[in-house]
Amino acid sequence: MAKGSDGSRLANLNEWVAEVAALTRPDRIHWCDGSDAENEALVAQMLGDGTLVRLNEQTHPNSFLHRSDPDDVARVEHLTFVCTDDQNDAGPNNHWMAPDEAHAKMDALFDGCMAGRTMYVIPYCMGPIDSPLSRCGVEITDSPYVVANMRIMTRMGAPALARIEKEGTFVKGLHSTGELDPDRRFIMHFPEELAIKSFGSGYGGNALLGKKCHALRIASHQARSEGWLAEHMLILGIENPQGETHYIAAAFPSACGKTNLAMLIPPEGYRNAGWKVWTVGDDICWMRPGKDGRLYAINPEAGFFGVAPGTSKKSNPNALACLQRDAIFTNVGVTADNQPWWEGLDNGQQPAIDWRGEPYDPAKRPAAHPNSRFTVSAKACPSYSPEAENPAGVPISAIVFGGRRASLVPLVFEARDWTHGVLVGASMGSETTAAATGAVGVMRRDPMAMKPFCGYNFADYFAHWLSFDTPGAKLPKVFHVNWFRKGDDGKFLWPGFGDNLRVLEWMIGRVNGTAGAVETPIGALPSADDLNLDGIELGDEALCKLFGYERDGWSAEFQAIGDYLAGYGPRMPQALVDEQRRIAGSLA
Ligand SMILES: Nc1nc2c(ncn2[C@@H]2O[C@H](COP(=O)(O)OP(=O)(O)OP(=O)(O)O)[C@@H](O)[C@H]2O)c(=O)[nH]1
Ligand SMILES: O=C([O-])CC(=O)C(=O)O
Ligand SMILES: [Mn+2]
Repeated sequence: MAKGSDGSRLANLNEWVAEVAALTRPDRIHWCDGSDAENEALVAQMLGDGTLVRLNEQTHPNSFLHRSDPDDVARVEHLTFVCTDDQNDAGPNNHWMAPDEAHAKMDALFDGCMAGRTMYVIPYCMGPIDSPLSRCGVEITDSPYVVANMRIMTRMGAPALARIEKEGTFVKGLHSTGELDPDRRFIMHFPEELAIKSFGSGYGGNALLGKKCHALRIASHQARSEGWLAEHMLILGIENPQGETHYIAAAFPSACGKTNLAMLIPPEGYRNAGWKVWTVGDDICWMRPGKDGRLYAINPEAGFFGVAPGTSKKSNPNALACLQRDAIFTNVGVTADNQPWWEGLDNGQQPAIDWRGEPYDPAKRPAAHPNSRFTVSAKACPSYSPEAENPAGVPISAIVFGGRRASLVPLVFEARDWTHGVLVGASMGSETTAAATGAVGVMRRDPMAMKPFCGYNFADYFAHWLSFDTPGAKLPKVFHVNWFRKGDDGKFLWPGFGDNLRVLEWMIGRVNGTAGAVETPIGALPSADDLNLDGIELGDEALCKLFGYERDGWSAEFQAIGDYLAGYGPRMPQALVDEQRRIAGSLA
């Protein structure tokens, strides 16, 4: 039992824990305090039962590999539900179940599921512990792996419990790995009760409930009624040679480049001139208007749960620097001397054992699962911004939307105004990735990169976004980017990674009114001359496709966007419908 200083404010927490224990019948209950001693004991236990494997202590001190169940390697969108009283409140963008039915279904699964196991109670805070923008939760789980990850990803333990005692409210997250049976797996959200029930998976966004379940699905619902935004966005700071820092928030779908952009290292010419990029967050952003009318953002997380494949000294040196020690790797391969290995690591080593623990055979499967991940504290990142701990958050100068689009969509364009910006976000499309189970490479609409994460009807969500355009507001400029445009040979036309700073510099120039652009019906596009392209070679095809605008293709795209928005029926805000019609009309 958690003892509050006067015992009373924690009564609802103690009652809930007792209720859950009566249902799940664990052998033991452990209240997590977040201490090093607690973590060491858990790690020792997991090394003992094979949940963790110790990696090479010389090269990767205090780092571990976890191999998940082969059927439990990604988020499961088809098993993820939003359970609101009225189905229309969850919207066509979510799977829905009536709350009573969902509770009954889940409680039957949880009945006695922790017999023989320890039940861990994890109090956590999403965001700096002293920030008014932060929110607390408690996750109950029977997975020590979840505890170890939540310890890195959130502010977990005693300080969070103290804040919960002060506030009296928290999000209730109940999780059990169950038997890891994909047929008995559900991730249920009850936004009207600030509650989550997740059963049958131990993986990432399904099981670390502070992350997608709380900080996006429940928080987006809460944010709507409280006047803020909970988004699937990275936050970075760009410091120019004059020492001014602008903060940018960017929404890209899962495995589409948030971690990479958040940790960007400027190309050499920029570095020499004094440019620097600061990492505030790599996955989730909570934003609220400040007294001066600007949007202020915090990163609710304390660590990174990043995609391993493709991470190298060349593509993301900051991420690699984070992974030197104290990291948990999930589903990567290992070398003969027990160092972590994944496709694209490019460090001259070779894998010996694949992610399933079998001898590596490239004809059989890749060494690392395409959605293999690392968990590491944000404090380990050389570019981690001191402002990430600022309880007031950082002021946002630009919001960027982007996806994987092999064709049509140019490198970058700027929205005309806020309403157009909301349409740009609402009409985003991207090719699917390995971050969720299902087919990879299929183009789908993924508004604001929130398709899997918005805890309520997208039509209401777009209306909420539009509502920030008030008379006193000083809103960020809105842009759209596409790092993934391909040429006729199927190769990416834009070098990407560090060179993306060239595009960010143009955005800051637009914010300051110094950079040029060409107006088109889809927005303002830079000409190739408006971007600093010194030191990179782009052929004619690249210049044409990255900086051009294809009227016929966009005309067809806007018809498709119109059809998509119409699918939300009369709840769709008229201002957005009008904006779509205006642009479709000017393209006709
Ligand atoms: N071509 C190209 N690929 C990129 C670029 N940036 C990132 N990627 C690729 O995008 C994939 C993963 O991107 P991440 O940055 O880890 O993804 P994320 O958006 O943080 O994803 P989640 O953690 O799943 O939300 C890897 O395959 C990278 O190689 C880029 O600028 N150009
Ligand atoms: O939630 C996860 O498992 C990882 C993640 O960031 C995403 O899929 O967007
Ligand atoms: Mn994500």
